[in-house]
Amino acid sequence: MTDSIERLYRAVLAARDLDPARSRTAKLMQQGSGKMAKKLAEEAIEVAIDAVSGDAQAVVRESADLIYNLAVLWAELDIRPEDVWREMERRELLLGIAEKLPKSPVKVAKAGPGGVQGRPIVAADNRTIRKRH
Ligand SMILES: N=c1c2ncn([C@@H]3O[C@H](COP(=O)(O)OP(=O)(O)OP(=O)(O)O)[C@@H](O)[C@H]3O)c2ncn1[C@@H]1O[C@H](COP(=O)(O)O)[C@@H](O)[C@H]1O
Repeated sequence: MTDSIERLYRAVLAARDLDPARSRTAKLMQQGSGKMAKKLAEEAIEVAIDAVSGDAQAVVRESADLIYNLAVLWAELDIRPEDVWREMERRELLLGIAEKLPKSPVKVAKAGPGGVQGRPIVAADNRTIRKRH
């Protein structure tokens, strides 16, 4: 999947300097980031509407449009696909660690050595990780 997105991204970069009369990408990019963001949002809404309608084939088609418009916006902002992959890997690692952390505070022995009361151990990082749905 990352290969096809990277190919698409390179095609977008190559198209942005073409004649806007011949290339829709060049035309879209000449219209500025506001227009690109609008196209991206429209495609996202179309994906959502088709999903609610249960039209899986339409979701596939609109997803391809959505990814194209995302690639256009990345190109405009000089974001490379690798930047996004790196962030995804960072989260994968972080959430992988989160899965190994206890879900609730771990109770230690009520009385430690010398009769000192133990306190629950709470994984500090656990608090900063939000669950995604
Ligand atoms: N992969 C895509 C691609 N996917 C989706 N789209 C755009 O998504 C829109 C989907 O078609 P619709 O008929 O739904 O469009 P629309 O929203 O009604 O029409 P517009 O508002 O865009 O005119 C098209 O207008 C395209 O602008 C794409 N446009 C270009 N590419 C690739 O981008 C590269 C550059 O292509 P050019 O833009 O033709 O130079 C090439 O590799 C193309 O294959």
